[in-house]
Amino acid sequence: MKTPLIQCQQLSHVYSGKFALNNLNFELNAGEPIGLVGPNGAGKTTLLSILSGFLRPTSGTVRLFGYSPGAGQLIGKVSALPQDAKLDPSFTIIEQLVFYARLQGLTRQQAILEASRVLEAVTLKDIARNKPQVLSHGMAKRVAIAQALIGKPALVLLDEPTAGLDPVNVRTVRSIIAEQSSEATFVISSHDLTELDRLCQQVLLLENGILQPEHATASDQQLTTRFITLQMETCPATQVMAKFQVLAGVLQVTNPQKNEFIVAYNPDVESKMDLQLMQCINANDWHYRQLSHGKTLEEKLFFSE
Ligand SMILES: Nc1ncnc2c1ncn2[C@@H]1O[C@H](COP(=O)(O)OP(=O)(O)OP(=O)(O)O)[C@@H](O)[C@H]1O
Repeated sequence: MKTPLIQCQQLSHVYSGKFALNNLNFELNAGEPIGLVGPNGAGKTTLLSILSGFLRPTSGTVRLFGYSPGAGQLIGKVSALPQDAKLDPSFTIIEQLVFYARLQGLTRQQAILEASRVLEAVTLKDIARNKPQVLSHGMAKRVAIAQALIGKPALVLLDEPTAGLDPVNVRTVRSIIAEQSSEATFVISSHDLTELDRLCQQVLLLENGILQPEHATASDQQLTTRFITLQMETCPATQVMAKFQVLAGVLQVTNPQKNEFIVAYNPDVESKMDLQLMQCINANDWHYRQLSHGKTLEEKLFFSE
């Protein structure tokens, strides 16, 4: 049987008598990036710190590739970008990356090649010989991601990799993760559900240290029902719902927020559903902004039954 990438059993962590993680049980396999979401204080950083081996759990077991976090067997296999990764101001970027590569046992020559490779991966080769002071916040984050990619780890843990970045840097970091995810499995904590929606097939939702049931993976209902989410320009919601509701194969129409509609329909009409909706929108002279298949991650996590 294949060893799971991450396995947590009855995992709890307590700070000063208060549960930060409360009896977590889950298994994750290697593959597409995995999202970790939850409100402030939900326990995301605590969980990532335990997986990284920075923090020992109060109770329960954790295994990465079958080993305890921090075990020698995991050196070079697992890497982490902490929320507040800091670079040393006295050394150039390349010197610091070479240093980290050397810590993984590479020769000086191999370490220089590896440091250049990871800087190239985050499109920052040009600043290799600069000290961290010249880096913008977004560039510093990319260097930290480069550091996490040293040695081609199979599992990369990223705590809020895009927090505080401007939209251009958010896009850049997202595309770095998407590009690198054929080489490694990423676990990404974030408050940005749109970002996780784009990157992740699987999402873990933590609330008050408790892992919530998996709304984000296919449920029985999703096997018998398909969904389309439509973002419309300003439109008469009651009329839109009434007209969508009578289209062939439509099971239910909801209007969770202004100008957003979720159409639940029978999979048998899948090939015709987009066209029917477009024709209906056109015939009524309404306008849409975006049509996407499925529900948004926000809907799946917080509003599914
Ligand atoms: N070193 C610590 N000492 C005491 N309590 C802590 C410590 N670190 C975290 N906590 C508490 O544990 C709980 C979980 O915190 P954690 O930082 O893991 O949450 P988070 O989901 O990462 O939050 P955020 O989204 O705000 O980063 C919170 O109630 C927090 O106050």
